[in-house]
Amino acid sequence: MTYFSPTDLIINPDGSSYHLAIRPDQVTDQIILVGDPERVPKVSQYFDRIDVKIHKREFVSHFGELNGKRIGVISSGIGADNVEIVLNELDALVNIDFDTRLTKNLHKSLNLIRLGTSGSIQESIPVDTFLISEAAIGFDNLAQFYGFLGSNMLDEAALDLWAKTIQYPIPVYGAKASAKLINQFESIPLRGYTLTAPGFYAPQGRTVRMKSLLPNFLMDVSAYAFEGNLITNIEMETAAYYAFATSLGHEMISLNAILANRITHEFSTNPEGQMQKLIELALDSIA
Ligand SMILES: O=P(O)(O)O[C@H]1O[C@H](CO)[C@@H](O)[C@H]1O
Ligand SMILES: O=c1cc[nH]c(=O)[nH]1
Repeated sequence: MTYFSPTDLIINPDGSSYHLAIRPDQVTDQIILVGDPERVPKVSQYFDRIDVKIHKREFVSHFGELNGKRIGVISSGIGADNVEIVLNELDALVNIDFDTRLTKNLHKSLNLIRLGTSGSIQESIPVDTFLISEAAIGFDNLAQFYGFLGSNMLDEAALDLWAKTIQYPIPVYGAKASAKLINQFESIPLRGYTLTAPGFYAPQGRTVRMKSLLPNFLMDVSAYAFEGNLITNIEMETAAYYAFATSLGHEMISLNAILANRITHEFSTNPEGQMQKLIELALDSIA
C-alpha cells in the first residue's frame, strides 16, 4: 500500500478532492464527461433524480440515478491539462482511502464516456455525423511527464515514425478506446482515429492573426494514415483520456459530434441540436 502526502493528494477540509470538490461517497462508477460546464445540466436533465450538484471553477458535477443505476456527469473545461486533473482526482476518489491516504486493496474501474464536439479532417465525414474515437493521438506534452502504460497504448516506435512523416517536432503518444465500451455503442457505426490537439487555432490548422509555424500540419495529418488508419477528426481531450484510463485501469470511450468539416469548410447549422441528440443516444445505450 502506498501513502500519499497532503501536498501530493490535496484533500479539502470537507473531505473532497482539491479541484473537483467531489467527496468519495458522492462519486459514481458510471460517469459522462463533457467539456462545457453548461452541457452538464443538458445531460442530467434526463436523470430520474439528481442527488448532488457541485461547482468549482470549470468543474461542474451532477450525480444521481438513471433507470435504477447511479450515474454522474462532470465537465472538464477545455484541454488535455484539465483531463490530467479530472482523471487523477477521479481515480484517487475511488482507489485511495481519503481517511488513511493509502491505496485501497481492491482496485475499482470506472466507466467513463466523453461526449464532445469535434472537427472532421476527411471530406467523406460530413458535419452532423457522430463518430467514435477508436483511438486517439495526443500532440500535447503530457507524455513527457507520465510514462503512460496499459494494454490500450499505441506503439511508441510506430508513433515516432508517423510523427516524423508529418514533420511534427515533439514526440506524440496515443491510446485506444475500451473495447468493452465500443461494443456498448453499436448504434454509432462510424469509427476513427482522432487527433488531440494542444490548442484550437494553429494546432488545429487554423490561421487568424498569428500565423502557424506548421502551415501544412492539418493537410499532412489528414493525408498520412497511422498504421493504415486515416486520422478522421480533431479535438482537444480524447488522447489524454484514453492514455490515463488505460494506465489507471478504467474503461473509457469518446463519442464525437462532428460540427465542422475542415476540408469543405462547412460548419453545422444546428450545433446545440447535434449535441442534444448525442446526449440522448448515449444515455439510451447506457440505460
Ligand atoms: O465540446 P468539447 O467537449 O468542449 O470538445 C471540443 O470543443 C472544445 C473547443 O471548442 C475542445 O474542448 C474540443 O475538444
Ligand atoms: O474543429 C473543431 C470543432 C470542435 N472542437 C474542436 O476542437 N475543433
